[in-house]
Amino acid sequence: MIVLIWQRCCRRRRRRRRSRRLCLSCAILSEANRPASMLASQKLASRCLRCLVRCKSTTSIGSGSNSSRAKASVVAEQSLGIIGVPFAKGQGKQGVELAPDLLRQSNLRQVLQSSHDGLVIRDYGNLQYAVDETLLQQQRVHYHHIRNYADFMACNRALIEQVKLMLQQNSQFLAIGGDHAIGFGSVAGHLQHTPNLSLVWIDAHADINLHSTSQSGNIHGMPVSFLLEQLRTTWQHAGLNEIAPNCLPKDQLVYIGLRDIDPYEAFILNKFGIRYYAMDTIDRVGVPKIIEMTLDALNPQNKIHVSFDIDALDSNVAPSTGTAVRGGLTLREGISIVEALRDTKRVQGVDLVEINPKLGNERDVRTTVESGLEILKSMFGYRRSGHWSNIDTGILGSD
Ligand SMILES: NC(=[NH2+])NCCC[C@H](N)C(=O)O
Repeated sequence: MIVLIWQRCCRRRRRRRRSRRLCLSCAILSEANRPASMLASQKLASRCLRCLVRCKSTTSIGSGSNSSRAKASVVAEQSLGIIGVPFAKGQGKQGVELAPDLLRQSNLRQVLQSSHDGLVIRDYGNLQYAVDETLLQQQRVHYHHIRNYADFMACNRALIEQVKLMLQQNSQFLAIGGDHAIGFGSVAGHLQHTPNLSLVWIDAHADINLHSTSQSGNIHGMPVSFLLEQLRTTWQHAGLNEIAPNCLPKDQLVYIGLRDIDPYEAFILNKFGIRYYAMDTIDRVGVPKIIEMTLDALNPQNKIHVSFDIDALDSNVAPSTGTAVRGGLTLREGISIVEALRDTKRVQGVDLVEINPKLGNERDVRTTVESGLEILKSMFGYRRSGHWSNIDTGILGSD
């Protein structure tokens, strides 16, 4: 008995000692306030017991290197960059720009961290952008009939660069909208970093309108049309080849949850044979089959981008959103879908968009935010079936 206690004690002490050694990401991200000299002398472990990740690169940050150089050279295996994109000009309702900060205040970071204790999280704050004269000119001459084209382009141009940066520094990224217009920049930036990409667009809407087909003039109903090669010519004055040279192949796009498709969108989807699982198909075959068909359609070598519009969920679990449509996915169905995608271990980029805290009452807002957090939690590691890591497995004694 005494020997057993002594052994357990030693094990704990050893663990505590080791946990003081940090991987480069933890040293930089969690101890950001330390003076650079201390950072440089930080003893680095090849396996960090704080975040339980093995660094792909354990480049030394000694020899007087500054921390920003060290930062750029490291990608922890399970690290997540988060960017808030408070863009609301893709549609007409104020409030969707408040979602990134509201999710942060609702403990986004803690929720993600507690669902996956190996995850190293870095929050890059909220995206800023500036509109320039060229974009205003494009808007005046070619796209005056759709709303806020110049802002849309300026924001997405900045987002493309931000996504590329986050993927240089992290293994995954999360973009929090804002409205779904940001789906263009998020996926386009992802495609520039990882040209072999598959996209799963989970939404009540197809968001594949062209400027010539949109009935609302709202650009949050158009982002997908900027991404597909076959539709590029319809945006010939937008300079897409310069800002977003890589396109998404139409067979690597799958929609889930659609139930409000405009006539021209239905025409486009069918003309190009784009796979979409609308709610009627989901009702008919069930979520497990939808997941199976989705995974079968995606190239298994590709990384995956999941663009999740909160309005994919039924309005009883996500009431605070600008274009709610009844009869959507239950929260359980939404969770099952993102769990299955996560289990591929290929998800590299995620968007969560269209939460609008100015719509509905306090309870509606809370319900919507909580649903969003549940989706993200499962997306980034939480298992309903339970799991263990970073615990004292000697607790039951050795046999
Ligand atoms: N991401 C969204 N909530 N999109 C809604 C789009 C609605 C409609 N199809 C439109 O183009 O205006």
